[in-house]
Amino acid sequence: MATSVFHQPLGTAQPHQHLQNSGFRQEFGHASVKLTFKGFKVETGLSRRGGYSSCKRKFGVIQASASHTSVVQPVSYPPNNSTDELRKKSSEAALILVRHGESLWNEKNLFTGCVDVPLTKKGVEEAIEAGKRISNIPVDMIYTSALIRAQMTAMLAMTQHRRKKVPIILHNESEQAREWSQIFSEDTKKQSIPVVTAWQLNERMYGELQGLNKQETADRFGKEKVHEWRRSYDIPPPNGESLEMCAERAVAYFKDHIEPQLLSGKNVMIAAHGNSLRSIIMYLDKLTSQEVINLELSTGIPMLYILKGGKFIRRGSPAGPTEAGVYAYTRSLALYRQKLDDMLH
Ligand SMILES: O=C(O)[C@@H](CO)OP(=O)(O)O
Repeated sequence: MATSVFHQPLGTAQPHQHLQNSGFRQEFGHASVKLTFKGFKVETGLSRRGGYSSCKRKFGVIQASASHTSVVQPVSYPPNNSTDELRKKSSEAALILVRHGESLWNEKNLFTGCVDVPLTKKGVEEAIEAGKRISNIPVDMIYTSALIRAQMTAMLAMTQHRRKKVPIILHNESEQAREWSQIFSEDTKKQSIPVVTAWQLNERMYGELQGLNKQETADRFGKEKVHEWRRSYDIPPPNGESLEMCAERAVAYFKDHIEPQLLSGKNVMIAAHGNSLRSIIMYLDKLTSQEVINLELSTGIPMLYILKGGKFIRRGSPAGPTEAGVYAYTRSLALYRQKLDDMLH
């Protein structure tokens, strides 16, 4: 049975079909290779100030309808199953979070928020480097914000992936967009990774600070005021979103759209922003509002989580494509890499 999340021809769609298929099984069929796992090593992609390390922390369900011609065929919660039941049944899945590479406004030290600014050359290189780091980790679905810097990062990262599937942006903004972007080959769909863009994953809206220089704003309003705007949990910048407000929409999107995919066994990459990702990490790591304000994410460093037994386990950042460490953690990741090696050699 096809397990693609891409559009199924009209009348053949089965919205919940891939609940039974893990991303790994989907990719390679049932594998039973036995591997020995050694210790692991990860680069500190994030740390908690006074917590994990002294490093500064540098990281409604799209409705599927059998009669609908949507390009995406996502997993949604089965009507009679609670999240808890799904969690119990869930297989293992990888979740990669990556903040976009350096943007032209990061470089100029300007408040960016929801202004749609592209990457710098350095940002492009960071995205490619991020891709090398995750090049052996399975990716079945990609979520990005609606902003180009996150989308560039996701696409550039995927140019490095060893599996060489093609990331394809889904266009669900209108019926025509859906119709006109359909793919009519099952084989081609299988060699593709759907990319869902969502404004809910956007950077927090910085209100009247957008476009202002961060240093000049601090000089004008005082360092403390600007720090409060930038790093408090519930104090919004003038006419903008606080981290709490950003978290409300980003985490709701994660729970409604992304978590069901992970619970169904799909491996997911999210390319987004400093503050939308801080919000999601707050949820995944169960950070308090005090803890999250000290969380800083660097540009272009991928962070890996494993969803296993219904729980998110933070793995840090894959230190590089040849690091044994990351793959030692779970059997499926090790098997996936082994299969890639077999396929490519
Ligand atoms: O300007 C922004 O949009 C963000 C991210 O670059 O800045 P801050 O570090 O204040 O969250």
